[in-house]
Amino acid sequence: MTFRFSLAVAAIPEGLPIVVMVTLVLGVLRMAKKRVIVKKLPIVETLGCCSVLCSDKTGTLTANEMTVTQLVTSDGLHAEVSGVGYDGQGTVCLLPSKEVIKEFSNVSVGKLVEAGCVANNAVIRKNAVMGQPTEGALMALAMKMDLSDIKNSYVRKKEIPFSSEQKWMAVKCSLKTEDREDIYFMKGALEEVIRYCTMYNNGGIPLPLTPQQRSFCLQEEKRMGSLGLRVLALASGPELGRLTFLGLVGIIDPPRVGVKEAVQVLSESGVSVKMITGDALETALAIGRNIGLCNGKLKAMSGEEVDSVEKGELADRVGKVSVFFRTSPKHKLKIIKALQESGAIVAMTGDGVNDAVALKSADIGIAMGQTGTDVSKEAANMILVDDDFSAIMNAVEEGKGIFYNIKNFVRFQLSTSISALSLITLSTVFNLPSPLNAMQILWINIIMDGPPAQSLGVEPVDKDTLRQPPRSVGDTILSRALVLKILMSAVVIISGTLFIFWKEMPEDRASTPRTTTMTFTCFVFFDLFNALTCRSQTKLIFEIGFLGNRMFLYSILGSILGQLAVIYIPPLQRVFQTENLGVLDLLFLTGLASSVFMLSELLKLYEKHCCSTQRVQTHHEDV
Ligand SMILES: Nc1ncnc2c1ncn2[C@@H]1O[C@H](COP(=O)(O)OP(=O)(O)OP(=O)(O)O)[C@@H](O)[C@H]1O
Ligand SMILES: [Mn+2]
Repeated sequence: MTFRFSLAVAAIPEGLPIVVMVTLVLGVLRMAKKRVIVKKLPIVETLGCCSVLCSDKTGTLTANEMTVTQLVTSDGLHAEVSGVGYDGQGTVCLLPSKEVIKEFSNVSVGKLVEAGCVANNAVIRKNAVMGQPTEGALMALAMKMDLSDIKNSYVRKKEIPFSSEQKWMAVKCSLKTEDREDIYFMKGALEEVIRYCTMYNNGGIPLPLTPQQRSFCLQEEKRMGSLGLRVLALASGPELGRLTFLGLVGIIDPPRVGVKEAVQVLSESGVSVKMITGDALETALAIGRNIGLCNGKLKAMSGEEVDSVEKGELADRVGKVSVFFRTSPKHKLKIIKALQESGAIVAMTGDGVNDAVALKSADIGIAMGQTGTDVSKEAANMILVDDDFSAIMNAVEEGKGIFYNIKNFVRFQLSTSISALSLITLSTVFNLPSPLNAMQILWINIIMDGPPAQSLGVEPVDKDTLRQPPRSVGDTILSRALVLKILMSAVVIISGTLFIFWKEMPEDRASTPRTTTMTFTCFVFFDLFNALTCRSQTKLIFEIGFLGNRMFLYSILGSILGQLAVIYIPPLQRVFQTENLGVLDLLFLTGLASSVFMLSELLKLYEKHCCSTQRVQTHHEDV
C-alpha cells in the first residue's frame, strides 16, 4: 500500500506548477530591476511570442520635448527659431535677412505666433510645461517674441477642445479692452484647419485663399515634414468657416536615445516594429528613417486608407506596412486587430489617452512610466518606468528565456518520473522484488521536484537563444524532438539501474539492503547527471560553464551530501533501509551514471554538426 502510494506521489510532477510560477515571478523581479513593471504574470511568457511591436511616435519613439524650429507665414515669409527649452531664450530671425523679430515688428509673423499663444492651454512655470508639450512649444515661441502676455488681453468665451480624431482645436475670444466682435483662433493639422479658411493673411490684409495659395501651403508642409518636424497650421477669424489662414510652424521632437539600437536588435530577433502616428506622412517617414525602421525601406498607409480597405484584406496588408500616419484612436485599434487576425502576437506602446484602447486590445500593452498619462498606464499590462524604449528588448528576451527554462525543467522532470515509474512497473510485471522502497522513492521525488529541478528555472539564458525568432503561440513545450530526448534519457537510466539491480541481486533473488542501496544510489546519481545536461537544450556543458548557475551548484551539492547522509548515517540507514557502500562502489556508480550525461551531450554535438552543415547547404542554395 505504502509502496503504491509513494509510486503515485513520485509519478505526479507536483513541481511543475510551482516551477512555472517561480520562474515567472523571478522573471518579473528581474524585469523590475531593469525598470519594467509587469502587471500580470503570464505577460512575461507572452513576450517571448511577440512578433510585432506597434508604437506611437510622440513620447515613445521620440522624447516628447517639442521645440518650434521654423515657421512659414501665409504670405511666404520664412523664419528660423533658435534656442531650446522653456526659458524664453532664443530668437526668431527672418530668412534670409537674419532680421530679429520681436512682438509685431513683422505683422505676419506676429499674428501667426499670437494665434499659437492664444489657442493654447499650456502654462510655462519655472521653465517647465504644464500641459501638452506641443502647446508648450508654441508658448515658448511666443516668449521668444515677447508675445506671451498677449493671451491675457483676450477673454476666452469658448473652447472647442483638441481630440485625436478631429486633429485641431480652437478658442473663441474677445479683446478685453475694446468691445469688438468675437474672434476665433484655431490650430491643428493643415488639411483640417485649411477647410475652415476662406482667406489668407498677406501682410495684415486678408486676401481670398486661391488654389495656388493652398498648394503653396501643402508644399511647405511637406517640406517641413520631411525634415521630421511636426507641422501645425494656424488661423484666426470672426467665424469658423470664414477664417484667415496665418501660416505654419514646424516643431522638432528628437528621437529618444537608444531607440535606433533597440529597433535594430528587435528586428534582428524577429520582432517587426511599426509606427502608428497621428502626424503627417512626411514627418512619420522622416522619423521612421531616423530610427532605422525597416532599414529605411518604409511602406506607409494612412488612417483613411485603413478605413477604406475591406476587413479581410486589411489583415493581409497591414503586415507589410511599417508606418501608419494620420491615424485616430479608432484606426490604432483597427490596425492592432488586423495584425492579430493575421496571426501576429502584437505588443503596443503608447503614452496618450488616445492610445488607451489600442493598449488594452493588444496582447501586450506597454505604457510610459514618466511621461505617460494615467489612462494609458491603467490600460497597459506593462510599464516602462524610465520611459526607456530599449527596456522592451530586455523584456522580450526575458520572455524567451523563461519559456526555454521551463522546457529544460519539464525535460528533466519527465525523464525522471518516466524512469521511476517504468522501473517499478517492470519489476512488478516480472515479479521481481521491488528495486526501490517507498522511502527511497520519496527521496527521489524530493530531488525531482525540489531544489535541483527548481534551480533549472533560474538558469541564465545565453544570447543565442534570445536572438532566436519569436516562437509561435501554437508551439507546445513537448515538441517531438523533446519527447524523443526524454525517452532516450529514460531508457539509459532504466537500463543502467536495472543492470545494477541485476548485478547486486544475490543468487536467491531476495534483495538485500546492499541491493537496494546500490540501485537507489545509482538512480539518484543518474538523476543528478541528467539534471546537469538538462541545463541547456543545445549548448554543451563546457559552453555554458559548470559554474554558470550558482543555485544549481548548491542544490546538486546538497543532493549529493543528502544522498551520502542517507547511505552512511545510521539512523537514516534504518529509515531508508540502506547500508554503507565502498568508495569503489561510489566511483563505479558515478561512472555508470555519467553515461546519461555523455550520451545527451554527444547528441547535442551531433545536432550542432548537422545544423551547421544544413546551414551551409541552404546558404549555397541562396547563392
Ligand atoms: N494640442 C494640439 N492642438 C491642435 N492640434 C494638435 C495638437 N496636438 C496635436 N495636434 C495635431 O493632431 C495630430 C495628431 O496628434 P495626436 O497627438 O493625436 O497624435 P498621436 O496619434 O498621439 O501620434 P503620435 O503621438 O505618434 O504623434 C498632430 O499631427 C497635429 O497635427
Ligand atoms: Mn501620442
